[in-house]
Amino acid sequence: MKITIIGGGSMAEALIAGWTDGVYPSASQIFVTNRSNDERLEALAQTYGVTVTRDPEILTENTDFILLSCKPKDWEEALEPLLPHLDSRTAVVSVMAGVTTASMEEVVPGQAVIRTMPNTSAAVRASMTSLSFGSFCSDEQSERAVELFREVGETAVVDETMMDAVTALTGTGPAYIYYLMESMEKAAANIGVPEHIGRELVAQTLVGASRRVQKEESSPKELYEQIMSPGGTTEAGFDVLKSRGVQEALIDCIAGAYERSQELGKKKKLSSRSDN
Ligand SMILES: NC(=O)C1=CN([C@@H]2O[C@H](COP(=O)(O)OP(=O)(O)OC[C@H]3O[C@@H](n4cnc5c(N)ncnc54)[C@H](OP(=O)(O)O)[C@@H]3O)[C@@H](O)[C@H]2O)C=CC1
Ligand SMILES: O=C(O)[C@@H]1CCC=N1
Repeated sequence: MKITIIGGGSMAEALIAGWTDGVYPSASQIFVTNRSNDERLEALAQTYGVTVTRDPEILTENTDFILLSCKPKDWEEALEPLLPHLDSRTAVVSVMAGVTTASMEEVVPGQAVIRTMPNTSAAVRASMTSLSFGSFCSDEQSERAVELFREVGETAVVDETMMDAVTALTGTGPAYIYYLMESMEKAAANIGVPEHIGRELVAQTLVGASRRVQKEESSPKELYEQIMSPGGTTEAGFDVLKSRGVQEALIDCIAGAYERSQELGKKKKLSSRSDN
């Protein structure tokens, strides 16, 4: 088994960290390349023991998966030098927002392609990764891809029509949670809790709340209503959340991310935005 990762940024590193923290795939099975940042490649090699190279022959030779972990606007350019060497048994796997299996199949006709959406919690082997498969992907390749991502968390095989939605919900999702945690830490500091203690308290509060939702049949609404006593502290806090429209804002936030994922799939080069 060999996996080649095109791109050595945040998402690639989270996957590498998660994989090399387990037993499969091992560091010796992971090859990484990027566009030009030599220091970054060297750091990945030093930290995780993966092989870093820009040699297309080494990157493609006997590779089971070529994982595209660059920005949606860069993947065609990134893949181009590898195309003459691409083995027909290699599956091209995207973690990119918006990029469809159909657009990948246009570039690598007849090749197995897989669209996935993991998140950076792969670093602690707690990603939620959704996968959908292109027309030329064999059952064996699909199963092996699911196994690969199961090494770094939970997986769901979804119809590709759901991919933009899961991108907005679970690919981007950890960022919303970190924003919420940052807000809670700031609030903690304002009411006299030292920063390092506040962080620990907030993190454990989120872990506990999340575990209850995963384990129980109750909905989040039922669970927060259990915490809310009439005239108590929770109600006082919720009065502010409701008056500021926080739930509506979060719903709109995910809708905005969903629309953006759809746009990324339609446009190859987004000349008006350099950050995606
Ligand atoms: N960050 C996240 O939480 C998540 C990201 N994703 C998806 O993952 C992908 C990567 O995101 P992220 O890691 O945040 O991005 P980063 O900007 O951190 O990393 C992008 C990487 O792509 C490399 N790259 C760009 N052009 C080329 C090229 N022509 N050839 C080879 N490598 C190239 C860059 O190399 P260099 O530095 O040398 O330019 C860099 O290593 C995106 O498509 C995103 O949609 C999906 C889920 C979550
Ligand atoms: O912000 C982005 O476009 C990527 C996709 C999912 C999470 N981060």
